[in-house]
Amino acid sequence: MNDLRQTPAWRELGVLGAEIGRARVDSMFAHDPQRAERFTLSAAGITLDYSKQRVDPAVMAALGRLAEQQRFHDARRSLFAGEAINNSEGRAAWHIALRRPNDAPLHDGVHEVRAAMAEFVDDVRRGRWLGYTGAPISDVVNIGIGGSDLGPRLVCDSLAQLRQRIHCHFVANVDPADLDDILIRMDPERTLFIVTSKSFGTAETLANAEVARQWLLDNGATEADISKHFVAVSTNKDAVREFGIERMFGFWDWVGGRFSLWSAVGISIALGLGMDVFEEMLAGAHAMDNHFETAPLEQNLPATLALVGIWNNNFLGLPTHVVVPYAQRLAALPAFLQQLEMESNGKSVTRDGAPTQVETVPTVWGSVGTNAQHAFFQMLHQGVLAADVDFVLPLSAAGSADDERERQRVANCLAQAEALMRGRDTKALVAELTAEGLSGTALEKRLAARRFDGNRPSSMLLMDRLDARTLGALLAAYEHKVFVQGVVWNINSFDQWGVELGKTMAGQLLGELEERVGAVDHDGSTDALLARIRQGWKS
Ligand SMILES: O=P(O)(O)OC[C@H]1O[C@H](O)[C@H](O)[C@@H](O)[C@@H]1O
Repeated sequence: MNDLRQTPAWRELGVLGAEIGRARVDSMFAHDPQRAERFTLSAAGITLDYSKQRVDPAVMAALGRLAEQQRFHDARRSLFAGEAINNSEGRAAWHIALRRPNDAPLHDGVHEVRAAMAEFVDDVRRGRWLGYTGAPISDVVNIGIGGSDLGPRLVCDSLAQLRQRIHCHFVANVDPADLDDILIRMDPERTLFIVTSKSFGTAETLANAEVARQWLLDNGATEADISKHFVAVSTNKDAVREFGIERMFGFWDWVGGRFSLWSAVGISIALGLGMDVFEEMLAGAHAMDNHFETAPLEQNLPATLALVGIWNNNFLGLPTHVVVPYAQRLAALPAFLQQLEMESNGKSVTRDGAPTQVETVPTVWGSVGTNAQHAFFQMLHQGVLAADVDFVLPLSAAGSADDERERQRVANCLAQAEALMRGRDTKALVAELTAEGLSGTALEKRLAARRFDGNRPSSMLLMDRLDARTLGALLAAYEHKVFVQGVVWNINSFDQWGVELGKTMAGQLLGELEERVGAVDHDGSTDALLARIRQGWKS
């Protein structure tokens, strides 16, 4: 059936959504002393407390029936079996195979690449891999964008306390400022560039890599020295060779860019933090995979994250999902999840090519706590557009509990989640305003401005600690969340055709700006902008 809205499970949830829309979560807690426990799940060092969501047992059971109806179990089996679930490209999406332990049977080459990575990382970290003047490497610069950037960048930031000797830097943007600001701080004799690109055809990455190569040559290296300072991570051997890079760490077309952190794309993590840290991260992800593969739906943490998201988006009409990590080192998590969720599930046709008829991915955004409280939390508490929030709270992060700031970090996170749910008691507020001497219309006006209804849903994701294993588990949980949502919406989460058109058009416009190609028939706005830009460049 193409129209999901007409299916029994969807209709049932529609009715429940209309009913529960009027219920308050704080009174659900009052009526059910077991509520917190009932709606808390733990797996692989992650605890998900979704008891502040506007759900009850009937809703969760109906969401389970929706997943069953959409053949969740078959889809999960296909994911783990490495079947070609990316149907528009005829490929598997087999990132789970990358995090199986070394002693498990691994798919073609996974073992070999991991061993080659370990050897290379060891050489660089022990100072056996030398730059063109015989100096050991002190800095690694990953040049890549999207999936070839966001994952390793997030992990290197998150575990920065483990860094020894080698510093990792990340360049993604084609804006010269990104690479230039890093090069200015680098010593060419000691810098290793990792050009990371699944396709090895991404314009931004290749342009930055060219500039980096020229920078080395301008600073005393010869063409023969380039191989000491450049390695590549890619699936495209020929393009890497053509670019002139000898050493390449491969991966496979069955690894999607935004799911590639677990492949050699994560080599900067291993270089900066150690191969053991990289492997710990794989082990954490593998533990979450095992949980996701075997746990029944109602105890399945990633599936629950997914279904609660669907409930908020499709049945409670909350079109925006906010992620707020309460740990400075996780500041890059919202950007990582934006690609993971919105590139995967930002689709409007089903796997069979029909319009979806229902909302798919919500807008995903966020920023780090406590900073976000002083920026956009006003909207979360009192704005017209209500959002669904994931609070991500590592129990121990950078500081020790003896540090008062560390206690503030935790207290603030809990306070925001509680405030969103409870709001402000109107009677107490009236008493407060009366005590301030207000009455009549003045009191009414002030009351209206300060009113704080609450009943805004959030989930708390506790991480036992901010380490490689738990981070691996967290990211794998979000990957599986995205997968389950794609299954329910019956969309392909593993392609991204929508990004192609802009790339082609940028190629044409670049040609026009460089006066290599003739102008095509643009719209009036683009023509006028081109004229202004040309004018600006001349003056
Ligand atoms: O790794 P690359 O082939 O260079 O691709 C880098 C990124 O760009 C593409 O446009 C895709 O939208 C992303 O999914 C991908 O991660």
